[in-house]
Amino acid sequence: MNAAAAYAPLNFTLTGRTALVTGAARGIGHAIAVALGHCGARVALADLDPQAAERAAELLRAQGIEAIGVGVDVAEEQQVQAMVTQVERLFGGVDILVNNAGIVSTAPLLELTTAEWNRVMAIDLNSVFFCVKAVLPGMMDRRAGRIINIASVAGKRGGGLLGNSCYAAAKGAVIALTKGLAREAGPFDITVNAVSPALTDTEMTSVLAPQARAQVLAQMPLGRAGTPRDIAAAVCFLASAEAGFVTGEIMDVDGGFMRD
Ligand SMILES: NC(=O)C1=CN([C@@H]2O[C@H](COP(=O)(O)OP(=O)(O)OC[C@H]3O[C@@H](n4cnc5c(N)ncnc54)[C@H](O)[C@@H]3O)[C@@H](O)[C@H]2O)C=CC1
Ligand SMILES: CC(C)c1ccc(C(=O)O)c(O)c1O
Repeated sequence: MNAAAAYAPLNFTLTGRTALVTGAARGIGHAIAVALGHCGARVALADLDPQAAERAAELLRAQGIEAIGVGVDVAEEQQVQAMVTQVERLFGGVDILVNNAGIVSTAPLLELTTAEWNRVMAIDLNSVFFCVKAVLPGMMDRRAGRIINIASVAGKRGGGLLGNSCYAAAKGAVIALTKGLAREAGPFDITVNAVSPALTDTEMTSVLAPQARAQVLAQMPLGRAGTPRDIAAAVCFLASAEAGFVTGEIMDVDGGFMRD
């Protein structure tokens, strides 16, 4: 490395980049969209309810961020393709894809219907396949891109603590997919990583019984739940040019939950 490069300040800005965040109307996805926007990216906020997505985008525009809302059911491949086409038309090619949309299931396996199993797999896992399939060709043509999947400690541990083996199976598969895709996309200078949160305060976890919440918190050395902003900060790092040598990584952002 020459002296100029060695002393150049680190640059985490995303100016000129287009980011697509799924499940961005609220919670972790919304915080990620805001944070990427504050780093300079144009942001497409995708969510199931088009009006909620548009309201969320309006909140970003009020902060001076270039943003659009897009309605999509990420479990539907054709809708995902249409979403990417719309984003590309308005904002140009997707440089940063954040696969965040997800649902949780807490039913013990024997109480789970096949329909619920299929719905969790469709939204938490198939969606990642559909979104990647829609953006990857453009990233490969441009020989650049960042794909960041939101996994879960449940996908690493196998769930169980909260009786959610189905959710854990979907997130475990997202982790494996992240590693496999990193190998496939690496030769095109595209990185593929995951952020793996533990208990984070959002609508998803607001339904947790106080006892279950306390049980999880007791295993977190930092002794508090995560905030959506905690997760967004890790995503911004992985989306930046400075993370160009990080791929196939499953980054725990979990208050120490996964420490041995
Ligand atoms: N909150 C937590 O403690 C943790 C969350 N996660 C993961 O983080 C991600 C975000 O979770 P939260 O913000 O907590 O959830 P949330 O329930 O607060 O927000 C999820 C968003 O995804 C959207 N969404 C759901 N199904 C969709 C579909 N079919 N198509 C498009 N959008 C859809 C919802 O409308 C909502 O806006 C999820 O993948 C979740 O599994 C992982 C570990 C911990
Ligand atoms: C992230 C959520 C609240 C969480 C935390 C811990 C486990 C587990 O260890 O079983 C889960 O399954 C979770 O969904």
